[in-house]
Formats: sequence, C-alpha cells, structure tokens
Amino acid sequence: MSAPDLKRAAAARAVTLVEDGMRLGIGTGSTAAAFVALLGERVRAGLDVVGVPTSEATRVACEREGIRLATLEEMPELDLTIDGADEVDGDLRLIKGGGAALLREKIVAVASARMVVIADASKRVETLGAFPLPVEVNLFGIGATTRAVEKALAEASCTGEVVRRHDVSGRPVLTDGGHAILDLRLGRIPDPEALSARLWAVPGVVEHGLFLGIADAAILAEAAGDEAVVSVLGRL
Ligand SMILES: O=C[C@H](O)[C@H](O)[C@H](O)COP(=O)(O)O
Repeated sequence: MSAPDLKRAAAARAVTLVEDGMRLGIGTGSTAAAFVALLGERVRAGLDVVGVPTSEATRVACEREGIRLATLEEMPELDLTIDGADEVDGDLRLIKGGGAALLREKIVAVASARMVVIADASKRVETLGAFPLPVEVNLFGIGATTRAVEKALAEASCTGEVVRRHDVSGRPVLTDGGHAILDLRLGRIPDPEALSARLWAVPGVVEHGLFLGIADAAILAEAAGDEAVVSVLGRL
C-alpha cells in the first residue's frame, strides 16, 4: 500500500461528507489533490457544489475537474473545508504550510462551519514540531523579522533555527500572496498556544502554520496488509 493509496483512501472518506448544495473550502497539497480528483468525479455525475480554493494550484486543479468556484468575497461563509496537514496531534492541533499555502488555508478554514483534515496516519504525532513550522512573513524587513521570530521562540520555550525556505532550484519561495516563508526547525513545540501568541505579536509575521482549535476532525489512513484502514479523530 503506497502513500498515494493512503491519501486517496482518506480523501475518498472525505468525499462522502460532501452533500448537494454545499459551499466547500478546498485545501492544498497532494492529499487535497486526491480529494479534488474524487470530488470532480462526483461533480461530473451531477453533484452541485461551489468551492473556494486555498491556492492557485488548487484553483487550476478544480477548474480542470469542472468544479464550480467562487471567492470568499462572493461567498464569505462555507459549510465544510477539506484539507491536508503536515502534522496532527491528539487535540486536533495542526502544523500546515508545507506547500506554502497556510495563509489562504487558514482564512478558508476559519470561514467554514467545519474543517476536516485528511492525511495518511504518519502525520499523526504525539507532540507537534518534528515538521518545521512554516511562518509566512512580509518581505519588507525580513532580516529584522527573522531576528524577532528567533526571540519569540526563546520566549515560548522553543529552541531551534529559523531558515528561509528555498525551492529545489535554490530560489526563495514566494507564497501566492507574494510573501516569504520562514521554516522554524524546532524538533518539538512544548506549548503551541504560547508559540502562536508570540509569533502573532511579531510585526512582519503575516500568519503561521499552527492551526489551533480550527479542525473538527481528522480522517487518517494507514496500511493493514494490502488494505487501507481509515480511522477518525474527533467527530465528522
Ligand atoms: O501548504 C500546504 C498545506 O498545508 C498542505 O495541506 C500540507 O502541506 C499537507 O500536504 P500533503 O497532503 O501534500 O502532505
């Protein structure tokens, strides 16, 4: 059972939550892409939904699948968001932003009555932080902002390094909103709420990838022999 098969299994369970007439938030990343493909199949079979994509990549994928789209200006309240995650803990706290879409993802998730995470079970952790925490920052004053983020880490009892994200060709990554990403390599985050508050207090931080109190449930798929077994954390 490959990782793509597990992602597809989690996405397939999530697609069953979608009902006719729903206003959907549609996430970003490889697991969300599996969801978009399955949603496209249902749309072509007659399901009537409208989606708000959380990135330009997801917008393009949805258009290819024939999924009707709107903006949050046109449709500021959503029924359900389905999105992936880089880490999920037992309290449904998340790290997101491995694909640099965290700002739009958080705006869309908070605009939704429900957010459901889809992931392979390797994303389930006891303590958040092994995955580097993405922080989206304004380009203006990025050196000073990086220093201030380092100081915020110490104040939240975290240790580690702050590294600007580059792509595989060595170019600095820019988000869909034209901002930079700092990856906080921490190993563990002992108090995510404290770190969240410290990061928000830094001028220049646009958003961070800690999603706290936002997700309602997580659909996690793991392999059992040749089968994918899906479990649910929280309530669907
Ligand atoms: O910015 C990207 C997102 O937060 C993704 O949802 C996250 O990185 C998980 O992606 P994947 O499903 O590819 O592991």
